Amino acid sequence: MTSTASTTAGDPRPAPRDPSAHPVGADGVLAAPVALAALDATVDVPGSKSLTNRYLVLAAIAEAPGVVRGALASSDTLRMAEALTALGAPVDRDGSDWSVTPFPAAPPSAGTSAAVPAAVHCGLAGTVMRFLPPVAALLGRPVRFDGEPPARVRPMGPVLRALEALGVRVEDEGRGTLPFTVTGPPRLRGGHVDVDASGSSQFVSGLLLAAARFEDGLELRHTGPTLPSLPHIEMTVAVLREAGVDVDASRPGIWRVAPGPVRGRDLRVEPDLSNAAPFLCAALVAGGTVRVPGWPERSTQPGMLLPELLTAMGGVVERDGEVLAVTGTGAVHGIDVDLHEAGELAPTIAALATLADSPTRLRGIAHIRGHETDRLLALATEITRLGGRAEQTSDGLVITPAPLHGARFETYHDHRMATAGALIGLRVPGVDVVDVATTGKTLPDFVGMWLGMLGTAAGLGTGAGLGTGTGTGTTPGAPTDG
Ligand SMILES: O=C(O)C1=C[C@@H](OP(=O)(O)O)[C@@H](O)[C@H](O)C1
Ligand SMILES: C=C(OP(=O)(O)O)C(=O)O
Repeated sequence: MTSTASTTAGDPRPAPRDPSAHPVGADGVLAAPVALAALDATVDVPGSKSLTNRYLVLAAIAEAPGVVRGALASSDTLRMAEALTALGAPVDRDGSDWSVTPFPAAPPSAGTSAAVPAAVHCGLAGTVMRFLPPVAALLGRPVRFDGEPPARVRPMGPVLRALEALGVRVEDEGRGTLPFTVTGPPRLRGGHVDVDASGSSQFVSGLLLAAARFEDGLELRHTGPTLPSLPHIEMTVAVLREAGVDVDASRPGIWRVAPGPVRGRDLRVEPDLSNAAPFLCAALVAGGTVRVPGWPERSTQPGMLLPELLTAMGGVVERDGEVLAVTGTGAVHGIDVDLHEAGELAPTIAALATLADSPTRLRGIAHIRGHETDRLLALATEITRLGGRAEQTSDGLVITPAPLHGARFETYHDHRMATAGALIGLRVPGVDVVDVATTGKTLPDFVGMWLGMLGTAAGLGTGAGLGTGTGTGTTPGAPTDG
């Protein structure tokens, strides 16, 4: 597939492509299919990354073996399962039911063979690098953490300094990033700790998740000027309570976790609503209807904001029992919104905004510069490369309508950049999404699901159908296991 070559020097547009070819070339580039007709699709979205990784942690520190049902199999969750297994809480995967044997009640004493250093590879997963150091601190042995090169610039300092304040030995040479080694004391007392979580809610979630196993529990106070992703902290509180842990969250910015047993017996994961976002947005871009079954009535996932956001941007959102349906006409409106509660949705909403008939302002998301990549910079750069107008602000983006053209869309190891590129490509012929496999971080079958959603409505902007979709408009949605 000649998906990346420019036609003339200085022309950012890719050369014409063979419309009968599979849209992912040997170079890993997705020639984003254009929607040639209105959609009529039902998309089964696999389990939530955030819930899968929280439940795995809770099951690992529980008093008895447990099962996480409906687990997402993606690189972020497989990293978590591998790490827990390496640390002494084996995770046994049987389809989407993952059985967890918890850590032994007593930590291995220094000098035994079990006291040799263990290693955790975090990949690029924020949940692994932020949730596991407090768990490792319970084990009384050195645990070395590292990750992929882009993970080494993601902020970790507040978690590491909080652990030090709790008596844990941390060797990070003061960098506040991966790699580092954490060695817990023989008895981790816990107590009170101050944390500036303006860089990531995961600093709070990680400490709270392990805190019931600290001898005195934990009182954590957030000290920073802003607090992103509060729904994700509420998710942490909710899963702890589901596991029988006593959590007081009655004072803003302060959480108290009582010491006590953790019950992780039978935990069920909801579909990942943030991963549903590009599919639901596709209905606005292409017109037609996209349905997502299993939409929870209540949830702490930030994707619960999607109905409101997509209505404001021109969609019609309806619920029929557990099915959420979004219908679009092809008209997309701009929006002015503070996304600090749902920064995870920003790349998708930004992509949708590039196709809108009025400007969009996304605010309150300075912290997403510390996500998989600097997402404000990445989005502004790639939208501009497509001919769009996107400006970074101190805490977000301003996107102004402009005619777009095809070009190479860089993804920077960021799954949500890849899905953002595919979304724009539904309307803009010739968008080449680089390294589409990066979607494997949370959605390994993204391309199959995307083609399934499009069915015979897909083409490369040439008027010819791709012929690679299922033609039924219904995606299998099953994650690849392994
Ligand atoms: O706790 C979690 O599962 C998450 C919290 C959020 O992190 P930030 O607070 O760093 O945005 C979110 O963006 C991330 O995708 C998942
Ligand atoms: C920010 C994200 O991931 P992580 O859990 O690695 O922070 C994300 O999935 O959008």
